[in-house]
Amino acid sequence: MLHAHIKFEDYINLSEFTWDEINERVQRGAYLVVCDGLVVDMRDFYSVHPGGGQILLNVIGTDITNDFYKSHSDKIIEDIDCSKSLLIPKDTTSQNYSSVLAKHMEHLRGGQIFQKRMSVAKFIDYINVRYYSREPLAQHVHSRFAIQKMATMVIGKVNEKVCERCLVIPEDGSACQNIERKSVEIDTKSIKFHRYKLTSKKMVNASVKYPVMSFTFSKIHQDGKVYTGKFLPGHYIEVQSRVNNQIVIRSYTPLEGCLSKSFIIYVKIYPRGLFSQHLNEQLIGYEIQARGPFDVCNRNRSYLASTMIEPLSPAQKKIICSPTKLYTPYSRLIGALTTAKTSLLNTDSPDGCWDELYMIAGGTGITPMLQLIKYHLEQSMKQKNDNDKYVSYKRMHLIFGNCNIEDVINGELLEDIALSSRGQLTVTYCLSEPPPDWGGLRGRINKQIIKEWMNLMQSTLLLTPSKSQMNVLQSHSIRHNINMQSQNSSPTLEPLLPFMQPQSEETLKISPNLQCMSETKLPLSIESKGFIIQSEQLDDIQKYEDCIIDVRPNLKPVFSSKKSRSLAIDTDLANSEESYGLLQGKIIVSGPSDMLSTVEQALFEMGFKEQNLIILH
Ligand SMILES: Cc1cc2nc3c(=O)[nH]c(=O)nc-3n(C[C@H](O)[C@H](O)[C@H](O)COP(=O)(O)OP(=O)(O)OC[C@H]3O[C@@H](n4cnc5c(N)ncnc54)[C@H](O)[C@@H]3O)c2cc1C
Ligand code: HEM
Repeated sequence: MLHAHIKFEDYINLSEFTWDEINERVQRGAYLVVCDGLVVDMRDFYSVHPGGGQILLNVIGTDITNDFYKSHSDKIIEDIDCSKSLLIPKDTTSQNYSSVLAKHMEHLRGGQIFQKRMSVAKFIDYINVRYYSREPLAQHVHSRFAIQKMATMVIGKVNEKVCERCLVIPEDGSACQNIERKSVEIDTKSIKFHRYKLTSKKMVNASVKYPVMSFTFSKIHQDGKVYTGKFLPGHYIEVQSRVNNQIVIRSYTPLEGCLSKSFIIYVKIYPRGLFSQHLNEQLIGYEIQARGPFDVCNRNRSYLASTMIEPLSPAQKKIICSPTKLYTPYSRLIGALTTAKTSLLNTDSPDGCWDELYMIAGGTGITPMLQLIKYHLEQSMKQKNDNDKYVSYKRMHLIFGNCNIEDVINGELLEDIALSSRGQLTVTYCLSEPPPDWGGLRGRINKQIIKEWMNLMQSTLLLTPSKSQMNVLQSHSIRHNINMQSQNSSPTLEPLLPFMQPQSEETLKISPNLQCMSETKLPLSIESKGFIIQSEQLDDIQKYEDCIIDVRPNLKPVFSSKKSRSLAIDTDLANSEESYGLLQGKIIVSGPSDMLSTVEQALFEMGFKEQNLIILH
């Protein structure tokens, strides 16, 4: 429509803007919007806009076509199904906690403290949540005069598809002079910021000094029924807002929902944090902009673009980022092109799950772990529904470090999830300033604590096998049931005993044709690079080096004997031709930078290799 008011000659001569350029200019203080594919500079107009100045400040950097022509429903729908969302506490919170948190529940409940301390602003916020959060937007079908006014402010046209120049290694993998330049078309959907309104917020820990708030944002102009931008473990989004008259962007880990409807983020409110303080002060209905999702590991890798040139197999062409170009949002998208899965998922498994996942988290570093926990449990449920059988070989162990008990984010919910996970998830809490009657781990997470925790887990560490072994991983046929069940435990899972109280009995259940070693009482051994090593003889380094459990019939399966452990293999699957597989594990670490460096060093000293770990710096 707007195009009709611009002369054809003007239109072809207009300079082209990529969304990246628009974003960059906006961050440097420009007042650009896009309407009907044209870039409009509102700097001199926003203060005289008949509909108000603030309304235009809110939309800077976005596509205003829907706002300008009022071409969408004006209701904002908070579209998160609480009954299906794993990370939203249900009313039926179980009180039968058996872990160390059980007697500290009153210290975990942030909501109550929040209510007691309700100020006037908070009270208004509460009223807003209840009654006004779905108010229609201030929208207006603009007149012909307004369209003409807009036409006078056009400074260019937008290029929706961007051609990013990349290096492509030739098929023969030959030397660098043969490297050709090629353009790759990238859909800019994730690059564009979209408008969202704050539709609810609540506290998810009980700390007065460092509260952590859960914010739900709902998209303005939700289109159709299609859910796009579904979040996977390792996804993060960028949230943009005007703070002190300046555009500020921060990254957050989305936990529920999707970018095309509503999403939830947890934000730790730092006493001097520019963005977190600003968000915390806003009332329901406050508008922000967000874009993504991006992969957390590509974020780091893109800085190393120049080291990514490596020879390729003739069958493959590999796209790599231009070494001269450093970090841009496009390089994150290029990373995402190769696979639909993210870097935190197991790309060698059809469902993306790890068989054994060790998660070391501190503070808000819990957020990517919550993504992983949710994903793995949902996949198990899906497989259960598909097969009408509970498939549960995936184990997750979380150690969650905090200063005080009040800092623990979502403690009650984590307890609920662990309890209902049928043994798939164990959570160990570690406090550096614990209450006097604290029964969990104490101190800041370090080598000693990690060792103690891993010992508590009582399971053999399953670390990523070498690439040559990966080809057999497609047939995950074993059900791996390492836990603290008693001798009578059956292969169908039952709720576990509290994992902090390990049993001392050993159980080994294995299908008949795989019983080659099960009757001989062997001490725990770990098969490492083709050798069987007795666990007692292992020093730290050997113990964790490239360990795999291999249960192929022609190889010796490996078991535990010292403490309770059961390795249960599904008989049906085990009898089939394809009845072998390697269990894959990963250690993922996320938290404050001082914790990351301590843990990284500790894990290397313990003998873990780089390929065993993902450290989320
Ligand atoms: C990929 C990614 C995902 C993230 N996900 C989340 C998330 O889900 N939830 C979340 O709360 N944050 C998350 N963050 C961090 C977030 O982007 C901001 O850095 C954080 O909210 C602080 O921003 P701010 O403007 O409030 O503080 P700033 O104004 O940037 O910092 C002001 C002061 O706050 C303190 N501070 C800020 N950040 C930290 C920190 N990390 N550790 C210790 N002190 C700090 C320091 O004292 C600092 O001097 C993520 C970051 C990345 C890169
Ligand atoms: C640069 C782009 C824009 C221009 C040139 C513009 C111009 C105008 C003009 C001239 C009017 C007076 C009524 C009319 O002639 O239609 C108006 C009213 C209004 N505009 Fe805009 N507008 C712009 C963008 C927006 C956007 C993005 C929004 C919403 C997000 C918006 C919301 C409104 C509202 C709500 C009114 C009605 C005010 C009232 O009736 O009291 N405008 N605008």
